[in-house]
Amino acid sequence: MTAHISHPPFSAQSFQAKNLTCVRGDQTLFASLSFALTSGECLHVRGENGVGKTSLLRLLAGLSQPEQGEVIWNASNIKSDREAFHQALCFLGHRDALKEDLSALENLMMYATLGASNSSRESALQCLWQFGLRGREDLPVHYLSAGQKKRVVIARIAMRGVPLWILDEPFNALDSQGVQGFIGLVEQHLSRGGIAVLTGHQELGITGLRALQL
Ligand SMILES: Nc1ncnc2c1ncn2[C@@H]1O[C@H](COP(=O)(O)OP(=O)(O)OP(=O)(O)O)[C@@H](O)[C@H]1O
Repeated sequence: MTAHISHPPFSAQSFQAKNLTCVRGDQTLFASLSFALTSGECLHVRGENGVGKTSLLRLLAGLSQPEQGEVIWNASNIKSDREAFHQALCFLGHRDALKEDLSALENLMMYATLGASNSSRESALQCLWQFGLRGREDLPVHYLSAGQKKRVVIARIAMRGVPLWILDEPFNALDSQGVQGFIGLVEQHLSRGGIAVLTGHQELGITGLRALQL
């Protein structure tokens, strides 16, 4: 599994968290959390189970609101132009959000249409093949293994070509070849001037990786 998806480079981008506070139930998970990322940078959010990694990523993606603080995409609060932010964002949560009755190829084409991307059937097939799914492209997704489903999700991320990736535990269910292929894809994204924030419990050999320990 190797990453050879080609998209043009991005213009300069920036992504910032300013003094974020997150409360869940009666617990303050984190307070005054800040970071700033620019094009080509990747933040690896780390910490024990239940410490608040998913909660942070959901705040960063605008899926929930912080008790205090703000999230800034290219100098604007993400609440000020939600549509522009969501067009720039690829969010991967714990659920893979694939349509189980559709094939891998149909899933990719459906998301390309929803994301207003003009990706062709051929480029969707290329993405699936590059992520090890040759021969599985027309099977309903519910027949695929957990790792194969994750590869469909990765192919979808690769196809979208947006500058900001927020990925919660993207390596789960992947075998070691799959992990290496995905790391290659993230590096390719960063080299084009993209930005990534991701969680994961393993060491990642990504060049220039920054760590945030919760
Ligand atoms: N809506 C909620 N109400 C109360 N507690 C919540 C709520 N949402 C999350 N929590 C709690 O907040 C804490 C942080 O959860 P979160 O999913 O962010 O952790 P995590 O660091 O991603 O964990 P893991 O490594 O296990 O995925 C947990 O103790 C969780 O039970």
